[in-house]
This record gives sequence, C-alpha cells and structure tokens, in this order.
Amino acid sequence: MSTALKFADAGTTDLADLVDLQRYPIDDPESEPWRALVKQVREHLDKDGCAVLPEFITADGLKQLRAETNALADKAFFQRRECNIYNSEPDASLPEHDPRQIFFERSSGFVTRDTIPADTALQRLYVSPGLKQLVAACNQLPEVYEYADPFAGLVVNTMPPEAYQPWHYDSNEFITTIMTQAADTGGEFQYCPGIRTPGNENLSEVSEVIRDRLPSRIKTLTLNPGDLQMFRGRYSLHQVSRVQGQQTRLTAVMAYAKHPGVIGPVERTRQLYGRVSEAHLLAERHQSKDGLIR
Ligand SMILES: O=C(O)CCC(=O)C(=O)O
Ligand SMILES: [Fe+2]
Repeated sequence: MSTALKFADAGTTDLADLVDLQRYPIDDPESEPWRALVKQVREHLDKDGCAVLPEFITADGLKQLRAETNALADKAFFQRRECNIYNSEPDASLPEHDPRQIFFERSSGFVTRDTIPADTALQRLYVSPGLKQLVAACNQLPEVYEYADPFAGLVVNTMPPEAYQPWHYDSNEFITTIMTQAADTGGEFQYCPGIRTPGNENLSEVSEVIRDRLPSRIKTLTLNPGDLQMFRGRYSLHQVSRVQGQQTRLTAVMAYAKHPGVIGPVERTRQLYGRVSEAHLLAERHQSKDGLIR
C-alpha cells in the first residue's frame, strides 16, 4: 500500500468522499439534522445497547475501505485460544455451569493500528473530528479521544472462513464499527442487550445464553458493509458466529476513550496482538508507580 499520499490530517473534516454527508451531516454538528440523528442514536443505544446507521459510507468510500482492509488482512495476528467470556483464567473451585468455567475457542484475528498506513481512509475516519463529535454526543460525553495505545484504537477484525469470535464483553464501554466485507454466510453479530449492569453480572441468565439454552435473549443484527454500528459492548454480551463460505469477514473496529492517554495492559495486549510495544511497557511501569487507573 502506498504512503506517498498526504498523511492523515487530524484537522480536516472533509469526509465527503467517504461518508454520506447528505444523510449523516457529521461535518455540520449542532445543525438540526445532526441533532435529530444524535437523538435517534441515543434512543437506540438506551433501549438496545446498539444503533446502526445504514449506508453511512458512500459506495466509493466502501470500495476504498474494502480494498484497504483486504490488503491488510494478511497482517492480522491469529492465535487460536480458549477463552471464557471474561477472559479470565480457569478456576476449578467454581461450579461446572458457572460462565467463568465455560471456554470457547477464539479463531478471529486483528490487524493493529500501527500496521495501518496513516493515509488510509480507515485512519482518516478514525481521527476525524466529525466522527469523534458524533460518537461523543451519541454517548452523552463532552468529548472522546483516540487511544494513545499504538495498537488498539483502530483494528481490523479479520475472520477468514471457519473463524469464530466467541461470546465476550468489550473492556471499553462503547465501540464504533464498520463492516467492510461480509461473509458469504454466517459471521453474524449476535448480542444480548444490557445483560449485565454495573454491580450485577446476572450470572444465571448469562450461563443460559452461552450454553444455548436461552435463544430468546439473543438478538441477531442485520448489518451490511458500509453501515456504521455503535455498540455498548461492556454491558451487552456479544459474539460473531462462525464464518461460512469462501469470503473473509472484515470489520474496522474504532475505539475511543473518555480520557486521553489510554493504553491497554501488557498481558492483554500480548494475548490479543501477539506482541507489545515500548509504550505498553512504559505505561505499565508508570501505572505501578502512581497507582492511577489506566
Ligand atoms: O466484528 C465485529 O462486528 C465485532 C467485533 C468485536 O466484538 C470485537 O472485536 O470486540
Ligand atoms: Fe467485542
């Protein structure tokens, strides 16, 4: 992929070649249509933990994102790994049906932000003030920030045929995704809106869901490439069902933080991305000294 083009300019809001600005005026925040959009998204997020903005990306924009994510797909890190929904270690003292005792094999992979060239449409979208402002307003926050983590803020979830991303919660409260290429079949995003809340893990229902005994609690999202999805993944258990057919499912996952400077923990970073950077090591050392929450 060429890097001869101008690098991403964090100050530009001109996304006219990528985003359908007629329908989604993210370049005109506080305008009437923008406010109406934010109101609608908030309602969906409050009710369902999820909101979809259909055809957010233009046809040309989608062509570009699809080409970029396909070109990056072979840089994904894969590690087949047995995980429970909390990513915690096995604990033999727990009863057999406890959700912490149920492990699934994760076979999806991630391309990390540091391997995505700065002049790509993917990076332009992630750093765009218009998108950040929309995400902040929809989540009732004054501002959101790019991760300082060199790997984690923008990743491409890469799911070749037969890949499965098992039930999990995200560590951050809200996430924004754009699928750039769908699976032929399978690869469906499934979720249980608000199944846990702060202070209540709701282990009994969660245990039923992950043992396939409570299908009525599971919603399957109809998502098309180019739609923008906002999702509260910390409270809504979710999975991507097994990819079938020939085509790799590709999704750009954009994470923003409530505070600047967020860097993921060393051990989790190594598990997810197969390596860590100097920034991760420094952040961990710094954290252990001042005791602050990351
Ligand atoms: O690929 C998706 O649609 C969602 C991925 C996801 O849940 C995650 O990466 O945490
Ligand atoms: Fe997730």
